[in-house]
Amino acid sequence: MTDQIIIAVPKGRILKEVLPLFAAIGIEPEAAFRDEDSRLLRFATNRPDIGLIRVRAFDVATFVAHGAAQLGIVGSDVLMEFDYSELYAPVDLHIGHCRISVAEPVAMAEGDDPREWSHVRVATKYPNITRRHFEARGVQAECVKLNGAMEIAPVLGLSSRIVDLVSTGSTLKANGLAEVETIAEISSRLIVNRAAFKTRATDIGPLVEGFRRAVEAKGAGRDAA
Ligand SMILES: Nc1ncnc2c1ncn2[C@@H]1O[C@H](COP(=O)(O)OP(=O)(O)OP(=O)(O)O)[C@@H](O)[C@H]1O
Ligand SMILES: O=P(O)(O)OC[C@H]1O[C@H](OP(=O)(O)OP(=O)(O)O)[C@H](O)[C@@H]1O
Repeated sequence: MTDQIIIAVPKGRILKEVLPLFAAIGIEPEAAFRDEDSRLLRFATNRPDIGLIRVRAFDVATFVAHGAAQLGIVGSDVLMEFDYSELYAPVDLHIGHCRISVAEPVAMAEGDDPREWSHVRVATKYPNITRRHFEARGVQAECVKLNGAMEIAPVLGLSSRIVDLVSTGSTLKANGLAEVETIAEISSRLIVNRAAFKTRATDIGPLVEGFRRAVEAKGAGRDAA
């Protein structure tokens, strides 16, 4: 069906948190969607008018920005990194909570004052966020782009510092690193292609409202507990 509404969802850790939201708005994905080993990329749901695709986190934003998917679920880290003007992010889903931070080896962090830095070399998946963060206070950031496992860069001399996502802090700790600055708090957002939101308002509007209500109901349940 060509006029299906496609929702792009990142594979990996966010997926598990997304399923209860889908259930709350009456979207039931086919069984393979929950199976991390499935090689399928596009999935049917109980609603013939809605299909899902499971892609890499950064690619969710690309599919939706280009209109290949009409809606998506993505971390605010991805939105901050790319700043796509074609994307509208109407709902904070309050899932995927973490922060994006600057970290360095524990020994270096002792007595280090980030306000005194004038130049930094940083390994990161987020060069735009990193440059913007440091430029705002006149620090020149030289970025080495990695796609994962940033935490190994300092000990091997690739860079003295990293900018990465932190949640429990256990990955930093396991690799002898300490957080020295928080750049931003992160959570996942519902994103919509702006053009599709206008041209297919009657299909997309109720879905956006559904997600909004599901998040509010979840928040109310948490408050009551
Ligand atoms: N430790 C974490 N705690 C909570 N949320 C996180 C954490 N790490 C990442 N996230 C959120 O999940 C999204 C996807 O995470 P991540 O990039 O680590 O997944 P991935 O499966 O390794 O992605 P890819 O394979 O596409 O690089 C991030 O954009 C972020 O919003
Ligand atoms: O503070 P923590 O709770 O340890 O979480 C932080 C880790 O989580 C993310 O990686 P992820 O586990 O998604 O794997 P990745 O390296 O493949 O992105 C992030 O890139 C950190 O490495």
